[in-house]
Amino acid sequence: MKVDGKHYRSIWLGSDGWSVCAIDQRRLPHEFVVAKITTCEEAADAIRGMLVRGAPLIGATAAFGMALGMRDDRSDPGIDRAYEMLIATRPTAINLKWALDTMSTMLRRLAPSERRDAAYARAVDIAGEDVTINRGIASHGLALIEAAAARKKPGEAVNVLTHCNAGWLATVDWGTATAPIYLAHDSGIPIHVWVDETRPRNQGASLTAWELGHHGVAHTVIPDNTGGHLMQHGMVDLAIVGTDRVAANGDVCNKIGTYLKALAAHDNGVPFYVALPSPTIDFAVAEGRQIPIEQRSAQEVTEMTGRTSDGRIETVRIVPPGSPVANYGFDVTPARLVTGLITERGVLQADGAALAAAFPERARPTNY
Ligand SMILES: CSC[C@H]1O[C@H](OP(=O)(O)O)[C@H](O)[C@@H]1O
Repeated sequence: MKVDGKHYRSIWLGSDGWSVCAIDQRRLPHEFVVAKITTCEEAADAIRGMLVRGAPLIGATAAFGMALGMRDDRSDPGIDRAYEMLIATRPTAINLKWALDTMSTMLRRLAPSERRDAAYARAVDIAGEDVTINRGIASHGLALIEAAAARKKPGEAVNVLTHCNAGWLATVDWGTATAPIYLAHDSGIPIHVWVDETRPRNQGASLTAWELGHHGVAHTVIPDNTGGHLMQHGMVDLAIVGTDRVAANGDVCNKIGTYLKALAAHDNGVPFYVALPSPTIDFAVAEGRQIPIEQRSAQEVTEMTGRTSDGRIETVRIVPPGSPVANYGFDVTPARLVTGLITERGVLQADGAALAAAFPERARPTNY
């Protein structure tokens, strides 16, 4: 999307035709830095260290990581080494395994001499496909925002609550949860977004707010615990969040705190939608409780980084030394709390039969 009037994707092939460029999301919102990724190891580090994050972007980065790996070693063991290096980075977003399986299956069918160029071509396609899919999510999600707008007074903004960052920075472009928001904004529908700051990494405060601000979308950053109050007072027309993995039965795994928002939405009759591209559906997992939940470092909770009044970027400790910390990265929202799944093939009921009917080429009959 736009940054100071210039269009960017979150990741792209360098002008040298082989390195990979990505916006360093660890530096936002204070600094806009483009990182150059030149090896498979660097791609793995970028995913693990959240230079890039967000399920679809993790998948695209892994695809480019495999291509970088093929520059160094096009043998079968070279494919294995790149795969194992990348799959070990983060456990929850299924897009990582989807991209690596897609790449490695294709590469193993080719002669080693063909693998480098084919890997780059497929990685570029995966990135482009993500943009196309998210544009489809935008179109299907737009209808939901239009329906909400029809219930408002003329000129009154539709209030959407979102959690974490499922924006264009979490994908290659458009985002998933934000895709309908951007399309509604660009279509002239008055819209306002409640942005959950999303502790501890503050993807909402640092990334979603940054994105929306640069695209001119009205928004308000709120502490994570505010959403329930807003819903009780009729200040949220619908919630749209992203996801890192949807189980075959429609259970949704997403950033920690999503489940609590879904409970509040259910209790207050607020529609709760989850936007996702089909690679985020894991038909191999029957239900959400089987999805591995990443636990990240205590440091993400004990420290905060920000800009001082005189412009320096500083990190400070906010938890007493010696206090134990638990840092669960995700939680699972049961399908019964999900109003609908916004996919590139339409808005689906959150259940196994609807998912299997929409994506018959991927469904496994035993899992719904
Ligand atoms: C469009 S998927 C975005 C999804 O990924 C985020 O997690 P993380 O920032 O840790 O990669 C969060 O769960 C978002 O909803």
